Order: sequence, then structure tokens, then C-alpha cells
Amino acid sequence: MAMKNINPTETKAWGKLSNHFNELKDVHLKSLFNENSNRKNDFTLNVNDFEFDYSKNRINQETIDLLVELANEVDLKSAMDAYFSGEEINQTEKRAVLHTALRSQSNNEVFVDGVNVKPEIKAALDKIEVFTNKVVSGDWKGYTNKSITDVVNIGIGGSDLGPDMVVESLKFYKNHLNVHFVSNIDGDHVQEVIKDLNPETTLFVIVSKTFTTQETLTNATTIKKWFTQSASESDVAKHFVAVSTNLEKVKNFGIASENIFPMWDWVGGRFSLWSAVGLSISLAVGYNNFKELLIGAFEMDEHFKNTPFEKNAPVILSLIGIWYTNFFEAESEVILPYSQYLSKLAPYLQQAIMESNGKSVDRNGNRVNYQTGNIIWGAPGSNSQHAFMQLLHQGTKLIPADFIGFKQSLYGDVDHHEKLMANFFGQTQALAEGKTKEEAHLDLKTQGKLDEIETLLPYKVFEGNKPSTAILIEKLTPRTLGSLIAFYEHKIFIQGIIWNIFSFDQFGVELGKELAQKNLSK
Ligand SMILES: O=P(O)(O)OC[C@H]1O[C@H](O)[C@H](O)[C@@H](O)[C@@H]1O
Repeated sequence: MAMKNINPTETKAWGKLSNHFNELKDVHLKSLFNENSNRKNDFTLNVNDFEFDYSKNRINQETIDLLVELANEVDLKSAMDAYFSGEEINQTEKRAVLHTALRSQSNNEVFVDGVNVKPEIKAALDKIEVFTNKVVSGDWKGYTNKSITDVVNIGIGGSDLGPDMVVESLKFYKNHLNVHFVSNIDGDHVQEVIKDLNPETTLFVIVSKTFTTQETLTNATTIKKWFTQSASESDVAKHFVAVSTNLEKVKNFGIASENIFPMWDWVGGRFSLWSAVGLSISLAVGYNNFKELLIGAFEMDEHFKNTPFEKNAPVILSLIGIWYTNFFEAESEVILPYSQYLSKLAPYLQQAIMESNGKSVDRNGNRVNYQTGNIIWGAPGSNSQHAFMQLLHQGTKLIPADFIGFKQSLYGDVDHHEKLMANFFGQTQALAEGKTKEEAHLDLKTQGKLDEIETLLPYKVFEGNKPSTAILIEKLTPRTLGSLIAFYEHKIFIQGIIWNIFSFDQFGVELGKELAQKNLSK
């Protein structure tokens, strides 16, 4: 049980995929649909409350078979076993990668260095629950004996993006606490957040896995200074808590030891929202909803772990991603949630995906001779239709799109929701089918633009054949959100395995930090 470090381009499957690509690259999605009247069903996977419709991708059954062959040839299964069981798959940092253990609902033990980590996880969750209940109920009092009204999460990267995205996504489920996020070293960001806050009723959650991050420590120091202008040093314990692996540094900062929530080396920052890093989530929506988020992620973990590759949503969609990156040479992927609640999903996934798979040295220490991690971007629809979608429809680049939509809206406004989803489906259809010269010709004729037909016609044609995947979910709940995030986490892992890179370190962010430090000491 271990990862095999195989150059994917040297596999038999890769060679077959290259030949297959030459046969399929010019085939239009419209002909693929015409050839098979059952295509939508054949290429849709139902997983709990999710429907993954990948029929509008430039694939046929042979593509899927060959991609699965590739996954088998690089022994994805053994790598998955190593991932879930706590092996040190983050070899460059000598660490296990166990965000899945944080949300495990099973009684299975998981060992890191011979120690079962499940009891520590349970103890941390209990601490989160007790603390959340105290703050939400108003029993936790500030230094003038008032209850907490505002929470400020101070963190950056994985200690900010995940919690911020989830709190925004679950706004509908929020309680009375106002939750704010401070991340940027830009002092104006801090001032804008604290300017309207009352120190008597504000709780600060400092989140830093390492507790050495310049931004977070600077922001926390500025805020503590602001706080002690009206309160005394001994009041800090009522208003500051911290989440970290670095207990020593947290204590030196002046945080009471009972106010420290644990983090572990075996959880990567960008995969940590399931741990106490998600404390602001629990505070914002209550512990029960936080628990639901974990259960949803666990359900996706179970699907991923136990389903044959052919029917496995994270596996199939990761492989299709490889197909576009390495054969069609697509350079980016766009994330298009048709829900305003998910406006922070794309920035969150940018860190999760790009910090993980933006690597060019393989697991054998050699420079790769093929493409790896893609550029991730996106914004909610329908807004994006009035902004950048032009480039997807008629530009020169091939950009596979993930459309994420919900069958039900949360407030139940049928009229709005029908219009929203009509746009969702309309876009995927327009991208896939396009509009032929003949169709465009007829349109112009019907519009009475007879004398302009010659000049306008070329601009009115849509080539189509633009790939998309529709992820249709019953309803946005903490549970389905948990599953959605876990789905993308597994995609990252699978693609990293196939590309033969280490997905769980991030040395590439260090050089800029060092140089900033040098600039400061000049
Ligand atoms: O949680 P921290 O230790 O403060 O780290 C915060 C962030 O900064 C680092 O530079 C990494 O790029 C991120 O992966 C990490 O999430």
C-alpha cells in the first residue's frame, strides 16, 4: 500500500488516449448526442442529493474506459488507501494528510505515528461545541459582562478562505452573530473591519496553523492593541481565542491556554475548515449545522472510497479534467455556481486547487514533461453571463466549465428560481450546441436584417462544442455544501496522483515571503 510514482505519459493508457484523442478531437458534441439518444443518462452519476451530468463533455465511452485504465495503471486505488489510512503521503513534509479523519463518522481508528487520532479529533469537536453554545446562547460574557454580538476571524490563506466561503455560503442558516474576516496585511482592511465594532461585545478568533504568518500576527497585534485601549490586558482572555498547532507561540502572544483550539500537522491549511479552523463557521451557523457540514463531507468520502471508478464522481470528473489539460491542452477551468451564496467558492477553490497542484517537479524529483494544475477562476451565474461568458462562447480558448446549481431555492421564490435555472441549462446548451451558419442566417432573416446578413453572419455564428459539467444538487444545505467541498478536495488528490506530483506541500509560496522580509530589513 503506497503511492506508485509513475510518469503518466509513460503508461500504456496514455498512448491509447493520445490515439483516441486524434480520433475524437474534431467530433462535435452535437454528433455525440445524435449518435446516442441515451447519452445524458449514460453520462450522469447520482450520488445522494447530487446529480453529476458530464454528458456535455467531449468524451465517449471509450474515453472513460481509457481514463479509468490510466487510473488503474498508476494504481490510484493504493494511493487512496494510503490517503485515507494516514500514511505519510505528504512526503516532502513527512506528514499524513488526514482531513478526511476530521469528518469521519465511523468508529474506525486512524493512526498517525502509532497513535489513534480519533479521540483527539472528538475532544476538539466537543470543545468547539461547548464554546459555540456558550457564545451563541449569550452565556459567554465580555469584559463588561455583555454577551458577544460580533466575531472576527483573523487568518489568511487556508485559515481564512475556507471559513469565509462557508460562512457566506450558509448565510441562510446563520444566527444573530455577525461574523467578519480580516486577512490582508493591508492595514486599511483591519481598520475597515474594526471601525464599527464594540470591543465589549466582540470575540476575536486568531487562526494560524503555524502561528508565524506575518499577516495574521500583524493583524492580531494591531487588533489586540486596539482592544486594550479600552480594556485591560486581563480582559484579553474573554475576547481572544486561537486555533493553532503552535501552542508555545500562542501562549507567548497572551492567549489563555483554555482558549486554544488544536490543529494538527496532518491537516493541510487549505483542507482545514473541518477542524477548529472552522470555529467561526460553527459560531455563525451553530454547532449542529457545522456537524452537518462534516457529515456531508463524510458522505462524499464514503462514495469516493467505496464506489468503482466507473461510477465514482470524483474519479470520473478528475479524469475528464486530465483529458482536457493534457490532451486538449486546456489551461483553465471555470467554476460557475448558479447561487449567489456560493460567490466565494471560486476564490476558495483557487487556493485549494492551485496551491496543491501548481507543481512542476514529479514525485521522483524530476521536472515534469507534461502539464499539471490548471488555472481556476469563476463567479456566480447569472451575473457572469453579463460579464465574461462571451469569451467562453466565442473566444479562442477551450475552457471546461463546472456549472453548479440547486433544484430548490432557499426562500422558495419559484419565479426567480425558474428563471435562474433556465439560464443555467440555457448556458450549458448554448456552449455545447452553438449556432450554425444556417441557423444564424435564418435568425437575421426573421429579424428583417436582410441587407446586413452578409456582414453580420460570421459574428452571429457560435461554434459550440464547448464542454461543461452540470452539478445539480437538491438544495443548498450544510450537508450538501460539505459534500461539494469534499468532492473538489478529492479531485485535487486524484489529479495529483495521476500527474505524479506532491499535492500537499506549498514551497512555492516561500520565496516571495523571504524577499518581503529582506525588503523590510533594508
Ligand atoms: O495558517 P497559517 O499557518 O497562518 O498559514 C496560512 C497560509 O499561509 C501560507 O503561506 C500558505 O500559503 C497557506 O497554505 C496557508 O494556509
